[in-house]
Amino acid sequence: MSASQETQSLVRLTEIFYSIQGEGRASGRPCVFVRLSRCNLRCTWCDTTYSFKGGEKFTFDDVMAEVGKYPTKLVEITGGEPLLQPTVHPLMTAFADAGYEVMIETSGSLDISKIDPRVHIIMDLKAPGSSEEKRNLWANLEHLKPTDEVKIVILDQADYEWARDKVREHKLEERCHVIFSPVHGQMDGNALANWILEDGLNVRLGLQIHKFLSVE
Ligand SMILES: C[S@@+](CC[C@H](N)C(=O)[O-])C[C@H]1O[C@@H](n2cnc3c(N)ncnc32)[C@H](O)[C@@H]1O
Ligand SMILES: Nc1nc2[nH]cc(C(=O)O)c2c(=O)[nH]1
Ligand code: SF4
Ligand SMILES: [Mg+2]
Repeated sequence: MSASQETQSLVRLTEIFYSIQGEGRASGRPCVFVRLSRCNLRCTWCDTTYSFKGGEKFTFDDVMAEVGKYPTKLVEITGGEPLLQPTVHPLMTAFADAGYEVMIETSGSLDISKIDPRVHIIMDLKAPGSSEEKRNLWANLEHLKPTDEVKIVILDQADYEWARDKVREHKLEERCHVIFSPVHGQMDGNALANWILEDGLNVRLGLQIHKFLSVE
């Protein structure tokens, strides 16, 4: 595909917004979010169900022009499930080529091996409380870089014990950063903190800080 054709490639988006990064190691940093539409999962606790339908198709030129309006070179591709759209790969490469620090939030249910190596991956592992545990693509673990992140959203103590056992079984903290994130409003962050301390897990407690602020 020629470069000019590529910039005419289309991607279906729900929204582009500028906010404080609320999740992962970049938490607290100004970031532009590019939220792609549609998802192949239906996590019980999903806070972005509005992305499952609708959305509009935009060219890469349009997307990059909109993102370029904001005073940051940190961009996160999220969704819905961004890896559902094959054009997300050249889009992420275009951002990296343009000097952006690129992050992707993905569910862990689709192959991450084709992602541009410059992109910082935040990959979920879905615990039983999500009802999507069976969709975890465990082969993805081989493709995580030390600077990438695995995030496990914790609904209850059963999810915590599942996550603890997976960390130990796959030595996840030796592969990349590991974040345990409580389901906002349903899992008490203090209880999760105490379980992590009691078990001495080398993981990071991640709160969705944007939900404690009045930002999107
Ligand atoms: C909306 S999803 C979009 C990207 C991708 N589909 C995924 O699941 O990673 C982005 C992240 O939001 C987090 N999330 C969604 N709903 C949440 C909730 N109710 N509580 C805590 N984290 C949540 C999950 O960690 C998820 O990885
Ligand atoms: N502020 C803010 N930070 C985020 N980090 C990941 C998000 C997501 O929905 O993927 C998100 C989000 O929706 N808002
Ligand atoms: S995979 Fe992500 S977008 Fe899809 S339902 Fe789960 S949390 Fe929501
Ligand atoms: Mg969100």
